[in-house]
Amino acid sequence: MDAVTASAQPPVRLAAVRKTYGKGGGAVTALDGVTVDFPAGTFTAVMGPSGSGKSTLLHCAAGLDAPTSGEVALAGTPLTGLDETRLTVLRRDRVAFVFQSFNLMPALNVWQNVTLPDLLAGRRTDKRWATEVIERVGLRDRLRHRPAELSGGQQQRVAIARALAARPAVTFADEPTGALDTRTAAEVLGLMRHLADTGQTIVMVTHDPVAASYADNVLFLVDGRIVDELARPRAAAVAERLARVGTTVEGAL
Ligand SMILES: Nc1ncnc2c1ncn2[C@@H]1O[C@H](COP(=O)(O)OP(=O)(O)OP(=O)(O)O)[C@@H](O)[C@H]1O
Repeated sequence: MDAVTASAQPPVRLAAVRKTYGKGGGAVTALDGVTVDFPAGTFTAVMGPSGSGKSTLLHCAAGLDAPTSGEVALAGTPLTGLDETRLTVLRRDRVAFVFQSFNLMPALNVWQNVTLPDLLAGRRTDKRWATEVIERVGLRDRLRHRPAELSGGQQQRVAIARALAARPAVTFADEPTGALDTRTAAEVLGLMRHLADTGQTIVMVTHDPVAASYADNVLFLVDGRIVDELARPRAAAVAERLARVGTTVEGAL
């Protein structure tokens, strides 16, 4: 596919994606036919009750997990049938992921963890931008610390800085602000909002209506299906819609 055709495609497209874990009577359907595009320069929040398939959606969309059926395409390239090497290169060049479990390298300090994706991809680090991102997540005085010397919230911030410093086309973030205090969470969400405004695509799972209010659009997932959407969300409207789709904000926490 040539560059013009590829750029006309959304950065992420899911078509009729189903994901089933296990077989027979014990099988669990985590995603039940999800079709959605995540266009360039948009920030989407994914919400829903515990077990509704939010993390599975992110993992399938990022090519970290293969759907049982249906299709995922990144920048117009269908992931089905790609060999592991091409899939790894596509993910490395286009996608960043903020996991709930941080996935930091224990032997590396903050600066080394944040710039590791550039090293792995053979890219030159934009040191000014990496420094700004680290500063905005409040870790400027922790550059030489290793993960074991940081609190859980600080480790989460390193994982966020690592994802954002590489300026990937798409960032997937699973509860990125769950372990953060209100002020740092607002800083991180503001940074993600800024990145979407400059053309990046952000997809974030959250239980927090305030966090979701930074997004352009909220998708509500129940039992593996998108049951509702809310554009230009305000926190109160998100909370009200969450309650309507079969959960309460408290119940989702
Ligand atoms: N590896 C797995 N093996 C078996 N079942 C799984 C696996 N991963 C997820 N599931 C099941 O798939 C369903 C969706 O899980 P998922 O983690 O996507 O939900 P979630 O909405 O992200 O939940 P939470 O908000 O609690 O993190 C759940 O019923 C879960 O038990």
